[in-house]
Amino acid sequence: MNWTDARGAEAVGVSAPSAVPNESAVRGTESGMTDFALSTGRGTLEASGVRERVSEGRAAQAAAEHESVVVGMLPFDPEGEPLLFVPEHAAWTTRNESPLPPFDVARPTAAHGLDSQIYRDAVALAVARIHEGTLDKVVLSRALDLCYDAQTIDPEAVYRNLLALYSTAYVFSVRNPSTGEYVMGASPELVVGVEDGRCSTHPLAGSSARRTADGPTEDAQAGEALLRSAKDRAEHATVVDDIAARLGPLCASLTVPPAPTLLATPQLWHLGTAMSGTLRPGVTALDAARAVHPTPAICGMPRNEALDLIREVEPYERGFYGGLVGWMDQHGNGEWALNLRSGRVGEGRATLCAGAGIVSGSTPQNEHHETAVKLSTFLAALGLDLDDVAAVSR
Ligand SMILES: C=C(O[C@@H]1C=C(C(=O)O)C=C[C@H]1O)C(=O)O
Repeated sequence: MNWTDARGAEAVGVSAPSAVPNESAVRGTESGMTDFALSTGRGTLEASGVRERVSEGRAAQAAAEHESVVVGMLPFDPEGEPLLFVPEHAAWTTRNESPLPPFDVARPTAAHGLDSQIYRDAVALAVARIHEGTLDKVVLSRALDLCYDAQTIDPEAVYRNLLALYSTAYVFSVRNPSTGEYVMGASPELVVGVEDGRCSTHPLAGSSARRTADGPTEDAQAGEALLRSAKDRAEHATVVDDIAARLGPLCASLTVPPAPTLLATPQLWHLGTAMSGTLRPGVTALDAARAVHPTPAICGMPRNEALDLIREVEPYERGFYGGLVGWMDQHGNGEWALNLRSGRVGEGRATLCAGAGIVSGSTPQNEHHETAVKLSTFLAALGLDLDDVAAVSR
């Protein structure tokens, strides 16, 4: 298994959709970065300028009127405000998968949140609530703040490192006009992909750290152990069942494999289930994404109880972390990936978030460790590992 499997097979190698104006140059912002970039199996979609900011309800119509795409992000919170727009310029380019040298990113001068007792306490509380029978699963996350000397962090270098390090992930960079920050990441998880009415989704849930440093046998054994873990299989089934129940009514047919398979990122093993189907006429990629988001892979089960617990115990706003990032064209084709393994990069600061699914068998220490491993995905693009962060932690 490798990370290439993170995408539905039908999404790989599909030529660039013709509905997008195929302009050779994408106008960058002052920093040289485009406002929106997303690399998928189809290539890299780069977009800049805002022709029209759109609501979710108007997205499909706006794409049709402008004969273009709608791009952007949905926040984690289903009641939060999306950032969706028809760009002035948009173009698909071939994804550059050739290895690039790492781009230098300045080192942080301080870090906050690498070790979080608040997180461990929240996990313990969640496990207690699960035992009380209030809910089955909740995904709890935490944030790591890195502080830099003013203006030394270069978002473009971080983005290029993400592309170089994670050549088959959903690598994204979106400028948030309200904050001026770039929301960036390398997500392994496709929430919805639509191509000519064919729909795919590849939820991940159930994780363990890779053991590549210990050798290929140890690493493979760690993956096999995850595949056999009753705790992780149950956690995973919760996600698949919920997505099937929510996506099913939008589909004429939906195939759900009976068991998950392993999916590897450079840092983690995951359980994943690649589901595919045919959408009912008129259902768009954004409709399908909205129907399933936030899935129990990022929220919990039942959804409302999990949302209440997240709002109660997480000491920060997730914002776009745990939300969706993607695009849709006038025909309803599109791809929406989960905003994970990501961070916000702004002047003098980078804030990374990571979460883990808490179920009956979870322990605070293990989930804290799992979130640290997940944080290391984005840290690598900053030229850092967990030890580097520990050295400047306050
Ligand atoms: C919440 C995150 O990851 C999610 C949670 C997973 C899990 O709990 O096993 C696995 C993949 C993602 O769906 C994250 O990376 O921040």
